[in-house]
Parts: sequence; structure tokens; C-alpha cells
Amino acid sequence: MHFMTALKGAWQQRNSLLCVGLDPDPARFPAHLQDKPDAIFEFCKQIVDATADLACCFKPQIAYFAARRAEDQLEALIDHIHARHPDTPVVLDAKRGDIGSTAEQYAVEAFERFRADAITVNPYMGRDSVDPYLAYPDKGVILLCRTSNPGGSDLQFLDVGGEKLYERVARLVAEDWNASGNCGLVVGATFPAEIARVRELTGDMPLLVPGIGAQGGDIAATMQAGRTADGCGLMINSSRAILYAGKGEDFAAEARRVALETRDAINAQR
Ligand SMILES: O=c1ccn([C@@H]2O[C@H](COP(=O)(O)O)[C@@H](O)[C@H]2O)c(=O)[nH]1
Repeated sequence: MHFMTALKGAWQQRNSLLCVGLDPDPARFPAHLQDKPDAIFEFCKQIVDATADLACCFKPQIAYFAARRAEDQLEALIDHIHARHPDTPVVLDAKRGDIGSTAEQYAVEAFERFRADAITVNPYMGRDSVDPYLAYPDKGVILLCRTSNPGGSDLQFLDVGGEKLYERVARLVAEDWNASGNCGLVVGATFPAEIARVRELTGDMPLLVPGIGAQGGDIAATMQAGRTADGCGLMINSSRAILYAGKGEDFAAEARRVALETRDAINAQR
């Protein structure tokens, strides 16, 4: 199924704009999981099963798996999501960016090896570096635009001929790169004014919005700035605040509790 169709279905059927981020850090796992050989898979699987009905998508961050030689556990996790929660799309947060020939390999990795429904991509090497992902028209290609970190302003706020660099990215993607209707943009919840500007430039394009929860972004301001006329348009990500809500054997139930609170806080603004 086309990523955008799956995402729209999940927004409606789950009544949720919450993206549950999967950033598994073994140092923060509950004690009973610490020594298991497949602890990363087991931790994420329990989080996924506890929150799937509350989420419009899952976002595993590849670095947390690769850093611990656990790519096989990432593959198993995405297989599990597809098998048990087939209506919940998976956005692989990889922020790839390289010349076309190498990008082709990254696209195979994301869409064929890991079977992700969408990937985050860095646009700053230009169109030819993004084409290999766009060649998969059913897959989502979510480009970094206005990132949630403070240093994002160093470059993304530079004036480029009368507009800011992040505005140029938003316009370019909306007006040119999105011919197959499979593009989205990353805009941080820590910058609501820029979310509003990106929404203005891109119509109803889906925005992946990290930065609530552990990074302190404001849900109400994010929603006011970024929701579309039908109260959708956003994948609002929270990772650590949900994953590490509990420290004990009930960690998945605690994660569910925070995911529910977060989903409801988002829905209160729709
Ligand atoms: O601008 C960006 C782009 C991506 N991220 C990623 O989102 C999550 C945020 O995690 P929290 O624990 O909810 O802060 C993480 O995977 C980042 O790599 C981002 O934060 N900002």
C-alpha cells in the first residue's frame, strides 16, 4: 500500500497523530531485560504491542540498532510490526544523504532489506541524491527541513536570495520533488512559527514533527501551527518520554499510559 494511503488510514482509524519513536538504549532498559541477547528486539516489541492502537506510525531510529550491531533485531522488529500491526506504517529515521549511486544502496537497504514504509532523507546534496528514494513511488520520502535541534538554525536559517534555506527546501519539495505525492518534511515541534510557515508553503503535505516530550516542544502550539483543515497532516513524534516512562517490569504499561496521555493532548487541539 502507498505510504500516504496507509498514513491517512491510520490517522482516521486510530484517531491519532502520535508517532511512537523507537530509540532503544540498553542502558535505560529495565533490569530484567538487560542480559537477554535479543533485548533490543524484546524491548521494542513490547512497546510496539502496547502502543500500536494509539499510534499513526512507528519511527525506529537506525543509529540505536546499528551502534549495537543489532540491525537483525531492527529487521525482526519491522517484520513484527508488519505482521501484527499491518495498518501502522514504519518510518525509518536514517537521515541518509549521499551521491546517487550510494543513495541507491541506501534505498535498497531501507525499502527492501528493512521493508520500511518511509525513510527520512537529508536534502542538502540536492535532487540527484534524493531520486533513488523517489524511484519507489509507494514509499514515503521525508526530507529534513527545519530540524528540532538548536543548531539547526546555523544553516537552515541562512538567507538564500530573500528566503531562508528551510523555506527553499519546503518550496522545492512541494513544487518539484513531490511529483508522485510521496514526500513529507521534518519540522521540529521546538519551532512552531516555522511549522506554520512550512504549512503555508506546502499545503496538506504530511509533516513529521519531533521535539515534544524530552525536547520540551509545546503540543498546543505545534497543533495550531501545523494541523491541516481536517485536523490531520502531522506525525508528532515522541521517543524517550514514552519509551522510558517506566523503569520496571511494567515498562510497556507505563509507555502506554504516556502514549495515551500524549495522543489525547494532541487530539484536544484538533
Ligand atoms: O529534527 C529532528 C529530526 C529527528 N529527530 C529524531 O526524533 C527523535 C526524537 O526523540 P525524543 O526522545 O522524543 O526527543 C530522535 O530519534 C531524533 O533522532 C529529532 O529529534 N529532531
